[in-house]
Parts: sequence; C-alpha cells; structure tokens
Amino acid sequence: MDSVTTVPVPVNEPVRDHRPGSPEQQSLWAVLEQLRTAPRDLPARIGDRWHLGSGERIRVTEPHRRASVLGVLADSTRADACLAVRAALDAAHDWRRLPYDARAAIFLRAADLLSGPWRDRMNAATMLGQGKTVHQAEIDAACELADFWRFNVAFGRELLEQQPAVQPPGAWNRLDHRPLEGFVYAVTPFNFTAIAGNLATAPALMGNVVVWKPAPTQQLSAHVTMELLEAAGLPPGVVNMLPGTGPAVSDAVLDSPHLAGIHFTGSTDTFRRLWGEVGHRIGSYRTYPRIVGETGGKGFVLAHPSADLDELRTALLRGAFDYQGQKCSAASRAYLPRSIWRRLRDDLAAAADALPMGDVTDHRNFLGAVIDERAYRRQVAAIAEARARETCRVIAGGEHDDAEGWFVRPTVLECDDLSDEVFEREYFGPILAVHVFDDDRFDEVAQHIDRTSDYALTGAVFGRDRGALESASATLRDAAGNLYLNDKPTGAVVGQQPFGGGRASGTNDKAGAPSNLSRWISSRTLKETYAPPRDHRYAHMG
Ligand SMILES: NC(=O)c1ccc[n+]([C@@H]2O[C@H](COP(=O)([O-])OP(=O)(O)OC[C@H]3O[C@@H](n4cnc5c(N)ncnc54)[C@H](O)[C@@H]3O)[C@@H](O)[C@H]2O)c1
Ligand SMILES: N[C@@H](CCC=O)C(=O)O
Repeated sequence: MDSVTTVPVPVNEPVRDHRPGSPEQQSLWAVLEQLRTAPRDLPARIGDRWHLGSGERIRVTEPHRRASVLGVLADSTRADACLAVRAALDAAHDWRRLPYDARAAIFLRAADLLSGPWRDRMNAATMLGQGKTVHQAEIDAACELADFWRFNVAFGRELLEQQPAVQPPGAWNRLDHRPLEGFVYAVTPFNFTAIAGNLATAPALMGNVVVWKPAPTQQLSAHVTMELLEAAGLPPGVVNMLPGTGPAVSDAVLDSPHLAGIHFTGSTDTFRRLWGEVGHRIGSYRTYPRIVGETGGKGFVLAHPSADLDELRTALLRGAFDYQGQKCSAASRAYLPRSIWRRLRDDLAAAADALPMGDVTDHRNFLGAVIDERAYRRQVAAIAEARARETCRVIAGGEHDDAEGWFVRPTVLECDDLSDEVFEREYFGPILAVHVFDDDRFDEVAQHIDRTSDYALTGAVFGRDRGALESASATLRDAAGNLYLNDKPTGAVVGQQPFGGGRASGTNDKAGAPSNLSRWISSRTLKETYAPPRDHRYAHMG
C-alpha cells in the first residue's frame, strides 16, 4: 500500500483488580485449574515446526509447590540452534520486505488478543510458572506486554518518519531505515513475561528475524507467548524459540557470521559473558552486532527527615517484597534518618512479618516463593552471613522453608557498616538492607550511595523538603537510570517511565522506547540529485 497512514495512538492497558468474587477472578481461576492438571510438553519452535529435541529434559514446576510439574522442555542443543538460525535466515527475505504497517498489524492484533481472550491463559501461566500473585501477573503478563506491543508500533513509526532536516534546491535527501542484516539473538530472564515477549518482538517489528532463548523457569508463559504470536499471524521463522539453559545455543548462535544483534535482559554476569564471547569472535561477523542488555540492580531508597512515614513504609514494603523482591528494580537497600527510623522501625518490622506468603493461587497472599533452588540457596546464605556479622541485625523475617516450595520470609536487615556487602550485592530476593544515619548527614549519604554499588538501575528519594529532593536528585544523577521521587522504585509503565539503567545495570537503551527500537535498524542515506554538474572544474580555478 502506498498511502501514508497513521498508526493508532497507544493507551496503557487498564489493570484489572481481580477482587474476590469478581467475574475476572472466576474466569482466571478456571484456567489456573486447567494448567495445573494438565502438564504439557514445552517444545522449541523452529520455523513452522514444534520440536521437542533430544536434549536433557528439564521440568517446569510451581515455585510455591515444588512437586507440581507444569511441563517438560528439552534443553536445546547446538544442532537445534543451527536449525533455528537457518529458519530465521530463510524467513528474513519475505519479512523484511513486508510493509511496516503489515508487521505492525500483527503486533497490534497480538496485543488485542492478549488483553482479551488470551489474558487468562497468559496470567495463569505466569502465576503458576513464575510464582506471581494475580496482581503481579496482571501488571506484567497482561498489561505490560500489551503495552509494549502497542507503544512499540507508535515508536517504530516515529523512527521511520525521521528524515533529513534539510532539502536544498536540486536534490532530495532521504533515509531508508533498514532492518539489520542477519538475525537478532534474544536472551530473556525468568521474572517478567512482558520483558521476554518484548525482547523477542521489538527487533521483529522493525523487520528483523529472531532466535529467542527464554529462561527455563519462564518456559510455560514463553510457550503461551509463542502460540499467541502465531495466532496473531506472525509468519513461521520470524521468531524461533529455543527452550533451555543457553550455553549450547550460544555456542552455535554466536558462531554464526550472521549474528546482527543481541537483545538481552538478565544478570550482569551472563551479559558480560555473552559480550566477551562476541568480542572474541568480532572479526568473524558480517556486521558489528548491536548489543543491548538490561542487567542487574541494587535499587535504593533514600529518605529525608521530612519524609511522610506512611508513604515511606508502603513504598519499602511494596518496593522490596512485591514478587518476592525478584525485580531488578526492587528496593533492596534503604538509607533512613535516625528520627524517621525511631518511629518507623517497629511498624515496618511488624508489617513485614505480617505479610501473608504462600501459594499464589490463594488470593489472600501478598507474596509467593522465590523462583528455584538456586535463588532459595542464595537468600538463605545471604541471611546467614548477615546474621553472623556483629554489625547486622535481622529485624524482620529471616526464616525460610523449602518443604513445599522455595519460601523465604520477607527479611529486613539493619546494618551499621555503610560498606557492608548487603548494600552492594544483588540477592534478587525478599531481603531489604537498612542503614540508619544521623539526620544531618543526608547529603553525605547521598554521595555515598552514588559511590557504593556497581549498579545504577533504580532509586527513590522520599521527602517533603523540595530542596532536599533537588539536591539528592542532582547528586544521584548517574546512580539510577530510573529515579523516583516520593514513589517506590518498581513498577515502571511503558510509555510513562522508559526503563533501564547504566553502569553495571546495562546499556540503558530503555525498553519500550524509541531509543531501543533505533538499535534494530540500520539506516541508509539516499541523496538524489536532479541536475548533476557536468564539468569537474571549480569556480576558484578561474
Ligand atoms: N535491568 C532490567 O531491565 C532487568 C529486568 C529483569 C531482570 N533483570 C536482571 O535479571 C537477573 C535475573 O534474571 P535471571 O535469573 O533469568 O538472569 P540470568 O542471567 O541467570 O539468565 C538470563 C537468561 O540468560 C540465559 N543464559 C545464561 N547463560 C547463558 C548462556 N551462556 N547463553 C545463553 N543464555 C544464557 C538464562 O537461561 C536466561 O534465559 C537479575 O540480575 C535481574 O536484575 C534485569
Ligand atoms: N520494569 C520493572 C522491572 C523489571 C525488572 O525486573 C519495574 O519497573 O519494576
């Protein structure tokens, strides 16, 4: 179609509140039961084939009910990965020639299917497989993923419309925003269904083909995402999904001369490893691979003596313990003035100890279990090590129990030493470390936060004193890619708070923003001259 169209103006998907007894709660609960009673194979998707390979079998279980098996995947092998790369490259020719509107329509349809008939399935898969309560699943798997698909379409169109500012007489300058040559490798984390879906599809919207390696613990909702994309009309081979642990897939994928980009979210260590492997092979690629990665965090909350106590306590509880603290954005360290701490300590500890924890399908629970045994052991070790230090006290939680599921109680540690590892290391679980400072040291503590951790993802400053907010915001300018004033550091919304951080937290290309999509195009400049010169001599030559 030659017409210049407009794309729909995106609007954030409304969050349903799933009150007990509501129709939305009843329809979701029916789907939860179905998924629980029927464990399934979770095969790879390579071109137009669902393929359960020969790799080692990995069970996907409910974190809060370890014995409940939701499905089984086969760890993808090097051979599977070679097939997926081939399938992607075979699909590239037709996909990159499809007009933008035709590609966009597929993702807009996917968003509508997700917010309508597929909503319950996606929410249920995310609740059971990743251990999210209904609210945490709803804001992620339904709303954020639909938002990514709708907003990206508008952002992608904005990018394609970017054209040279100057058109002198006698010539026409144009930009042709091409997809990358080759394929993009999307490697995605367990904790957000939306992030996984976005990493695999944002490059595809811009005309690229993709090999997608989800985290094994996210495979149930990744499987539903793949089925949904196909129901929306995504042609075979545009996104090829390889379940499993990753190293064998990376061996093949990073060896391909056609690797054009990596779209990663996960831990800093994994990202650095992948970047290093690309670096070693850099001479073997046809083009320099674009490397985009959003990685770990150590979200801070800094309070000024003027902060409101109830607002601060709520932000700490939600920021630190929503989804068991398994958000890269989680509030995992708090710096609180002594005058506030005197009034907050007991309430915060009591409220944390009272948070109901258990099976996420019991709607009364605030939180569930951590994702797997590795995460459980990491929390248990961190708590034990903190207990052993004289300068740290466990003031809430600290208990854990893996009999039924990987349960760790919301834990608040009060630690005196500003350089304690609890203020630096990412545990990625329900542990909040608190440092209490003398009220007149607010500015000094802000400077300390800026120097403390390698990460720079999220942070929050609480206070009613405008001057204090401004000075902390200035001091902490590079300490967080997302800084919140009088709000918790989690829960960024697509189109409202573009998300990502710097330093060890990533390349800060801001998921769900035009800057991210710009990484998946490679622009060609066209200059057409209507009446080119016919004599090579310049005027100054006389
Ligand atoms: N900054 C952000 O936007 C953001 C968002 C979500 C999660 N995270 C971070 O992600 C981490 C938690 O997620 P995770 O536990 O899934 O991270 P992870 O690094 O363990 O795994 C991420 C992905 O990498 C895969 N992987 C590991 N080694 C690989 C290899 N050699 N080749 C290919 N794939 C490989 C995993 O299977 C998974 O799919 C935390 O550090 C968290 O802060 C960051
Ligand atoms: N974008 C999410 C965090 C994603 C990381 O896990 C938030 O803002 O809470």
